Amino acid sequence: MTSEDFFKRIETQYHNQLPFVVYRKPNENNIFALRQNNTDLFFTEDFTEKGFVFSPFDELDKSVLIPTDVSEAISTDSIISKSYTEHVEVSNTNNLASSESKTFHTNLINKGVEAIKNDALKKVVLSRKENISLKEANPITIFKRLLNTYKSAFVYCWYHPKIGLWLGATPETLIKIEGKRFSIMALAGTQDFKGTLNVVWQNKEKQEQQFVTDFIIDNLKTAIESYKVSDVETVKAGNLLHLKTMVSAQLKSDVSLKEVITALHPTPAVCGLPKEEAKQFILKNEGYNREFYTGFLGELNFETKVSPRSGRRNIENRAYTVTKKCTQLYVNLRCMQIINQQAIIYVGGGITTSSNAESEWQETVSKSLVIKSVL
Ligand SMILES: C=C(O[C@H]1C=CC=C(C(=O)O)[C@@H]1O)C(=O)O
Repeated sequence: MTSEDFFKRIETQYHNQLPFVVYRKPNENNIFALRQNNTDLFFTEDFTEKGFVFSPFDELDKSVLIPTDVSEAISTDSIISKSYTEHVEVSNTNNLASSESKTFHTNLINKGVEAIKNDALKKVVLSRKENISLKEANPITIFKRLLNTYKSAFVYCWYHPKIGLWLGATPETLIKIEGKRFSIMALAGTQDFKGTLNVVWQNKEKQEQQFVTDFIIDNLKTAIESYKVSDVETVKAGNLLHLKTMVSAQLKSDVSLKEVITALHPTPAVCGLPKEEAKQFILKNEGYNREFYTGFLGELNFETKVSPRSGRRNIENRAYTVTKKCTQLYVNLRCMQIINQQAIIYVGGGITTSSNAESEWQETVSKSLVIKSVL
């Protein structure tokens, strides 16, 4: 499908107030969309359903599904659009609120550090939201800018008339599962990108990232056959750098996707340690509802044709190509919600015993630029 036709269909869907999701996976060209043919609100019961899942931070809240069987699946392989370079004018009306917001956030961070020093927590991810007034708020135009700016992110625009409209460009994969093989990303630690990947990381960042890797292994130990952990790598995400490791493993045959998701979400990259205590600290102290920020989203139980990984490449062998269930979920970071003429940007950062409130505030300011730069 041409990109003009593709985006026309998305615009029509939005205009008709029907649910849809449009997205592009990291470092890929194809843009996919699901257009639901009614306004019903579907939820996942046990993650055996097929569709695009949109899950909140609080796992006690329900995960929304755009099911494939009531949706039209369309795709295109490029973004040719006249309008994506137009600039939406931003008038930041909350300069006053921003100093209040800084005071609230730095106090919150100090409270987090205190809880860690008192041994109530080991790590906690604390966040805030920021409102920006938009003069023009066409989400499809903003989505095209995100596509154009963040090639290595999972870029999406998700809409349901009964929930709202969310957009984002996240650098973090929660999990990829193909059959019983899976990989999980442990991403944490942040510094500004200043032209090179060759940077020095402080112990604070190394430790907060290590917490995430250790958590993944500890929580999945009983569910996996064996596992491999990659070396720690510095990766670029827009104007930022993060530390990343990949954990890959084979799931035991009797382990369900729901068990894996329950064991993982929310990871210490977005919540903290111990998980339940950190979550309660967040719910009690952040002073707002994260909703879908730091939740996860993506393709659930899609069917993918998989060729054997090794063996002779002959015609006989090709007959063995099998269809496997494939799930690819991303953590909902560097995201925003659009309500009327307002963009609500969500940003946070990992707090450990050595966190400094001023630099943690600055980190959220840098993270907010990922989204602000396309508004
Ligand atoms: C919680 C966020 O980022 C997480 C992912 C990468 C690095 C992070 C950090 O350095 O604190 C956070 O754990 C966010 O961007 O809002």
